[in-house]
Amino acid sequence: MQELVKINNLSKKYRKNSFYSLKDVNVTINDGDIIGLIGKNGAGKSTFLKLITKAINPTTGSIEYKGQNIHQADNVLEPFGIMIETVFLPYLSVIDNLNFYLEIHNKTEYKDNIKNTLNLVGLWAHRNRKPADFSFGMKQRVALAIALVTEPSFLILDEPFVGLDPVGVSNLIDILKQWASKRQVTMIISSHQLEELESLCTRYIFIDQGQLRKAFNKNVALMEIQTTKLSDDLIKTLKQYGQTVEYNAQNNKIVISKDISQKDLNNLLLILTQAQVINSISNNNSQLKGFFDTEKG
Ligand SMILES: Nc1ncnc2c1ncn2[C@@H]1O[C@H](COP(=O)(O)OP(=O)(O)OP(=O)(O)O)[C@@H](O)[C@H]1O
Repeated sequence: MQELVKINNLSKKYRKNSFYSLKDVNVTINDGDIIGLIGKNGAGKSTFLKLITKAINPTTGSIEYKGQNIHQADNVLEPFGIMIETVFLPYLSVIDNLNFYLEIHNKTEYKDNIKNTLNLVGLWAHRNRKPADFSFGMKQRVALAIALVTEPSFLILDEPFVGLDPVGVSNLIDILKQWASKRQVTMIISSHQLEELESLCTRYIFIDQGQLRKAFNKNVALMEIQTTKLSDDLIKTLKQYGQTVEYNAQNNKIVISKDISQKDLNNLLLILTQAQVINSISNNNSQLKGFFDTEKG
């Protein structure tokens, strides 16, 4: 996969703080990645997204988009669709907001997209109303329409599910899935709603106290095995299964990926059964929840 964004030793210390909100982050984002950005409150997620969208400058380090340092180049954000802070004007109608947005960004060639975009986010029927009178979820959808109207190939969404009811959340996921299925698009979505992220994302970036703790691909788990403490020999054996089998020594959990071959799966279960180390076997539905548990422990 082609490298799209390269983040090099990125750090940010806000002027009035004595601490770094982001410290020495190095990560690469590939074309087509749908990234879930996760981390506790205050971890640095919004800071990370604001740096990528040039809303703020790094203290040190750089962000390259297709090889260009975004903070040193002009017009580099052209292919970006951004939903970070409220960008619409509450007392202009929805349709006027979109027209206005396209005009001030010199992107009037996308005016023909307005109808389709508003249909996609379910706001076409409300196009002549003003967002000031909208519910929170409808306001979120106005912001999303603004992010999508220029058909961005790189979409950056900060907590898009916050404040939406379950129907709103599932509609938004459908919209994003539909969007991604129709075009080559890269997304970064920050959220605390792990289940929602898991239904969308192909990769995750976990930030903790301003540091990138882990960047990892979605590992579609087939099952999770709770074991007793494993011997070094058994741990060595597990390593032979490569990425399809992950063992966490902290909580004695083995996660088996869906990619494992039938032969390997049978072998592995036989070995574990003979060693009499299995406590329980379950379906592992949430890679992220398990990951947070591990981090706490
Ligand atoms: N403009 C600012 N000035 C000073 N400090 C800031 C500013 N913005 C964020 N911070 C601080 O930087 C740290 C990271 O904040 P950030 O908003 O990036 O976290 P977050 O992971 O997005 O949190 P949340 O999940 O609560 O939205 C926090 O300690 C926060 O107080």
